Amino acid sequence: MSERPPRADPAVPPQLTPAGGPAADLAVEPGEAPPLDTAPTPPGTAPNLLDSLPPGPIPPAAAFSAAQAEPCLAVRDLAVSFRTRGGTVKALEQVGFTVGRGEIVALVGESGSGKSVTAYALMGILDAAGEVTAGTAQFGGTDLLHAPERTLRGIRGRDISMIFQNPRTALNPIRPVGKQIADVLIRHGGAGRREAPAAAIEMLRRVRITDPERRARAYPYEMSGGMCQRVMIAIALACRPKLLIADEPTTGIDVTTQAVIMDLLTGLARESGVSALVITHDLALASEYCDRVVVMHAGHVVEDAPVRDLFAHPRHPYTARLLAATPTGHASLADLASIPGSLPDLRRPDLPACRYIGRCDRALDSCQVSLQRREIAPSHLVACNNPL
Ligand SMILES: Nc1ncnc2c1ncn2[C@@H]1O[C@H](COP(=O)(O)OP(=O)(O)OP(=O)(O)O)[C@@H](O)[C@H]1O
Repeated sequence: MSERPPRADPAVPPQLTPAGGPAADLAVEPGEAPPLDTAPTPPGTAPNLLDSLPPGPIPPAAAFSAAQAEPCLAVRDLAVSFRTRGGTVKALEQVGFTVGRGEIVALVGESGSGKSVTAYALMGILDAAGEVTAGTAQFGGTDLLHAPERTLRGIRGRDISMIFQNPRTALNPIRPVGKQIADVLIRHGGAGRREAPAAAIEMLRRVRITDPERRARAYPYEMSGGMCQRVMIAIALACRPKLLIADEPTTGIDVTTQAVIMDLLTGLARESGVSALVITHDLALASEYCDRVVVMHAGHVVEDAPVRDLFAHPRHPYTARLLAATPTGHASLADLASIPGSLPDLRRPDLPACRYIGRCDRALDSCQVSLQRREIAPSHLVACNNPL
């Protein structure tokens, strides 16, 4: 569903139609070294997933507890339903997690697990058919799920920025990229019309676009997907938001550029103390760039733990299978053929308490009627009646 363009909102960077047009790619010019793009790992040399974790001891749980004591975002018991002709889709149920200040959290799960719906609910840009039926999302004293649209409009783009997959469709195809960054600086950053163009060029420089003065005058169709995503990062970080939500930021971008985009995104976020929620299919990416991972399955959060704990000691059977199905640093959740069964039909009125029950070889009778959510180790949460 992430392909579905989010609802247009003047306060969110413009969501317009695909640029189309000639793919005259000026991003890398003849004779110009591809900026920052790293070489792909040769086949067969991909490291084990645990090897891709940063070296050093498992971060002390206390550090995460401290981050969560006064989090940037605290989501509790979020439930979202969609009305469809075939019935009500219970897309999310009892979803909860926090993003600590300065923390980078990955939201991972298979297609349809509810990652994008979670992000759209937080941003208040759900489809008209979607409805938040329960929950709270505390962000700096505001409950995002119950705030009036006017308040949300002030928060979006200024305090919370979002980066979507397919940057070409997220940028305005008929406006030079420098002006698009300047627009955001003027609208949300308090910049004056005179200084905004220079500030926009500076942002292009920060996302390491070469010759930023000239690139500022380029249209999205004149840039590669990777360049457009850098522009989106520049737009998203232009006003120094408190929280950045990135929905599959590297989808559709060639493998060599993906690492560059993630380096930039997380590097700039850390540099500026911006908290980030990174939605991804890619466990390797989560392990490499994030502090904590929240695993979703069929609209439930099944596990939530610091990266090293999760990868070293997965406690939910689904997480364990995901890790087993992702043996190398460069495989992703797209390679999930080995996980038996499929996601349950979320329209069923008699959904079991645990939505993983049909795929689980550790299921108990009790999983039909109740689901235990608990902190199984410090800062390590699991929703399972029979954890590993
Ligand atoms: N407009 C809609 N109408 C009905 N159901 C919807 C709608 N949007 C999302 N859903 C349902 O909500 C559930 C969660 O979808 P969501 O797109 O959040 O998953 P996802 O984890 O982001 O998947 P992907 O990785 O493919 O983007 C799915 O079962 C999906 O079918």
